[in-house]
Amino acid sequence: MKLSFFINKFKVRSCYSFQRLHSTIPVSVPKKFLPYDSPGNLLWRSALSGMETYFEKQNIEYPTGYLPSFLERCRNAKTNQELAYYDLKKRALKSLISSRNEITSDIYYSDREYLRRPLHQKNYTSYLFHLQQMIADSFFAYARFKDILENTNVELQRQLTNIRNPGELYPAARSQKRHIIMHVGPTNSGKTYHALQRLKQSEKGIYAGPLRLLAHEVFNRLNADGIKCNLITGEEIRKPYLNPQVLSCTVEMCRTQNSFEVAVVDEIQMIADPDRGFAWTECLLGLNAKEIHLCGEESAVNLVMSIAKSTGDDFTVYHYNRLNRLKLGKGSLNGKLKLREGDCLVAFSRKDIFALKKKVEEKIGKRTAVIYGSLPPEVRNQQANLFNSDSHEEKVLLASDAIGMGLNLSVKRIIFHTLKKFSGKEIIDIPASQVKQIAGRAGRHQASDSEQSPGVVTTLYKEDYEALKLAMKVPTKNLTRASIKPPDYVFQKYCTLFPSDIPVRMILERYAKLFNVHGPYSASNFGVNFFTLDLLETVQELTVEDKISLLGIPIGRQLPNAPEFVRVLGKHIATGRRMQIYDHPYLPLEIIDQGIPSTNEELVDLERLHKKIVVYLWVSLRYPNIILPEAALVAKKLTEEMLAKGLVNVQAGIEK
Ligand SMILES: Nc1ncnc2c1ncn2[C@@H]1O[C@H](COP(=O)(O)OP(=O)(O)OP(=O)(O)O)[C@@H](O)[C@H]1O
Repeated sequence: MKLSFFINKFKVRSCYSFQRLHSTIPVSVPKKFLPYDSPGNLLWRSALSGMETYFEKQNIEYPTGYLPSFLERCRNAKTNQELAYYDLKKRALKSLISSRNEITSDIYYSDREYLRRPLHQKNYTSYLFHLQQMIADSFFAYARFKDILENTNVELQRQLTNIRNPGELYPAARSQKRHIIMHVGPTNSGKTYHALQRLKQSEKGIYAGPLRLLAHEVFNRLNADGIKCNLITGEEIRKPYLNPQVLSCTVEMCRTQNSFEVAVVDEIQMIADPDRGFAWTECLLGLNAKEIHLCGEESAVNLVMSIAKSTGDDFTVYHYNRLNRLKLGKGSLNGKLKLREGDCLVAFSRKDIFALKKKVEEKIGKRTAVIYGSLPPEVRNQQANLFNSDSHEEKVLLASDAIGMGLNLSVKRIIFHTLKKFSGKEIIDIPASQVKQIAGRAGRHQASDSEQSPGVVTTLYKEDYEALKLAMKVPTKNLTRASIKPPDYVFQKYCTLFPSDIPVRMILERYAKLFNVHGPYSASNFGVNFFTLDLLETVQELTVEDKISLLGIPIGRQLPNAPEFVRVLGKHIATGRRMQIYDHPYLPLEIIDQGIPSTNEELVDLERLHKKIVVYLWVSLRYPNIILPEAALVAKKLTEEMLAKGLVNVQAGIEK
């Protein structure tokens, strides 16, 4: 049976059949279900099961596999940020609000707070009817889209998703024989130092680092050394020079279109990372430079060598040893916080860092420096300078795994507060590779330090010491596959095969399913932020190209009002209506007026504001004539200054 015939048939009968369905639904909401099973969710589940029952009873030949997976997606949508649930439900609510049916406030209220009134049967069933109708409509759209995706231009789909030789995607880089030079070894072995020395001698060079922090650091260091250097990260461009000698950037912003004499790509072992690795692969395959210096772990040598062979490039590898030895402390600190100069206590949550900071400062009677992920690079650098300099009292550092890469810190001893962290879903053991990377920060080589004293690593508590010992002995596994995704222009071409009303997410899922690449590669997660992609799908006027260019927008669902924040940006892009940052309703700039934070809560609010400003600038970099950057750059600088001062306040324990 053709899907279109099925849809018409179902539609005609659905009004009649739904009357039968709702009689099987409970009409009062047993209190025991609250709060997590609030009436709104209960109704939703009833509507879904009612749909399932209907389709089963009618023995409808719907395209096999569509309905169960569709209902599963709906059923699993548990929060208002899972659009399949929230969007459907809001549309159902909107259709009811027009009938001013009092159930609307009940349900809306119950999902937001907790219902204090039982639902009335007549409201319950009419809402249920609407909800089932909505689910059915969405199912049909979903099934139609799947049908189109699977039966349109199948041959052309295969061509666009089958990458026989990824090297051919970068003809400019293939136009010359490049020289791939690897600098490999453990942390603190001088790899980056030597690569940068070569970069400084080049006429035209590029440095690509894994973090904004590293790109900033190289930008500042080269300019301080009199090398004209510009900066490009996902959020900002600093172009003090018209013809810079070097461009410092984050890996994702690496320019494969331009030609260079020398390129340096740091932390090359990230090439296997399922989320971000595609950016390193793009650099390795696509950088149009005579010399490409890759710094990182030994584990990447075989993989890079095989790729260099496939692209016909020369290959050289330099092995380095640690400049300062690293040794395991004789035992743990047995829980005692009597820390000394040069100690870095590593914790894996912001809450633990601040709790430990307070205890350590009480114990040693001095302020400590702090470095953690949600601090902007500028503030992390400022804290690192406090810790590194002799003229400040902050001689002990409290840090998260954010110190694993990049920052030059004169750490003598790394002390792990714990070897477990919350992954966002559950408590996991810190991977051995990350333990070793963080441990490797101890004993940072200082040219001025004649003794080159060894670095020490240990744990705060006895029960973690054995786990540390084991982690330090785990051999590093050789990488076998580089993470890869097609260049945006290939995916954009693929999207043009289909009608524009098909959600980009469905096209992306289809592409990823068909994607096939030959050689030592694995399909990446495409660096897609599905959370924001779902949000952008609801911005009607956004084109497919817009959605693709916004795929990697660096925002997570944990930021307050994240969905609304993204949607406002999407709407301005779609309509071309220009905005400055102060026009954005979900960006509380008034926090800046509240002055320097003096409590942890105020600091968190300012960090979140800074994060939103960074996301705003990330979008502005891509739509500079619509999402205007001027006011945002001022707000970013102000926020960073206030964060740096706020940290001192909070460090000094000045609470309001
Ligand atoms: N030959 C050298 N002369 C002076 N300083 C050096 C030399 N080699 C390394 N250093 C310094 O030692 C420290 C570590 O060097 P570098 O960052 O290059 O090591 P790495 O192996 O890249 O470390 P990581 O893996 O942590 O990035 C840096 O502060 C660097 O400036």
